[in-house]
Amino acid sequence: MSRQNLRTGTESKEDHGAHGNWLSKHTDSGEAPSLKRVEEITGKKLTFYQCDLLDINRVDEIFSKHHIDYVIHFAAIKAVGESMQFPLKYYKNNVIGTINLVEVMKEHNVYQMVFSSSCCVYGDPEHLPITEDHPTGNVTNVYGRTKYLIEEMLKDLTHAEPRWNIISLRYFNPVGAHPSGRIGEDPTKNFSNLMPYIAQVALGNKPHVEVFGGDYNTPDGTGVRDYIHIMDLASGHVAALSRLSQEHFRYKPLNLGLGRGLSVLELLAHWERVTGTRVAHRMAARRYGDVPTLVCDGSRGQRELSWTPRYDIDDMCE
Ligand SMILES: O=c1ccn([C@@H]2O[C@H](COP(=O)(O)OP(=O)(O)O[C@H]3O[C@H](CO)[C@H](O)[C@H](O)[C@H]3O)[C@@H](O)[C@H]2O)c(=O)[nH]1
Repeated sequence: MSRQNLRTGTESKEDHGAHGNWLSKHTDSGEAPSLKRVEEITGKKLTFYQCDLLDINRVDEIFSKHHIDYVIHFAAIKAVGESMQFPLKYYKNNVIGTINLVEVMKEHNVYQMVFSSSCCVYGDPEHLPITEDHPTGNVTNVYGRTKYLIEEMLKDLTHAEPRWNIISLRYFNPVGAHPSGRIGEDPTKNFSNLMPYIAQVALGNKPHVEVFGGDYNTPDGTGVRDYIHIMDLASGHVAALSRLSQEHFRYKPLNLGLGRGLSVLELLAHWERVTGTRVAHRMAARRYGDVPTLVCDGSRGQRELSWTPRYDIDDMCE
């Protein structure tokens, strides 16, 4: 396809997770070792621009210099715990960054976007599994609230200006790495998500995993999530771009998840079995802002995107 996609990103020192920042922050300078590595591994020549979305002039410069038809907007900081401590940082980066981006897109007549949303927009769900029609907005943490606010803003935008065509992908819990093992979460950075933390304990870099809450109303008392392999998440984006090129939706939210719930203790047990490493854990207090269970009904996303996830929990741990 003769189109270029803009993958946007603002770099967070705090949080480098599965759908976050695995490409280098040095991209602007042309020194992008991890970008080179992605090209080497995938055999694809990538066009990748990364900039701080709060710097609207820089965003505009990128759109002025290049022909862009579609945007995949990944740029966000995403640590639930941190967002409760530093709400302004989250509102500024995630919400204002997105406003800047869509303003520049408009200026340059680019109206097609895949947006990285989150299952956090559903809050503590009223029913399970969660369908796309489940009410949103009753969000329990600041990170999720930024995603909810952006979704509402994009919806309003598509009402006001019907030429916008946006798919909002509501990620459940993306984990794992490229099958080569050479592209994944950056272990030198701070992070707060469960899977990279488990990996650090397995490597001996951290003493134990703290299990946040053992008293939830779940089968074993620990938090239940719907984990999805990062490669499936990636192919979901390719499928979404392809759908945008075929149909005008204005605004469409879709779940990206497998529809299978796994508790923290179950994930630990899978990890130990698959990798053969023991991972010490301790029960700890609930994390502020967490909900007990998030599991999706992923059938609409799979149907509408003609997309089938291929990886299971063993692949994710491996
Ligand atoms: O050290 C830890 C870290 C996490 N958890 C528990 O593990 C589960 C998963 O927590 P994560 O931090 O890995 O991910 P979240 O559930 O907070 O995921 C949210 O943040 C993600 C961003 O990483 C995605 O946006 C996702 O859609 C959204 O639900 C939760 O029950 C959490 O309480 C622990 O017990 N100990």
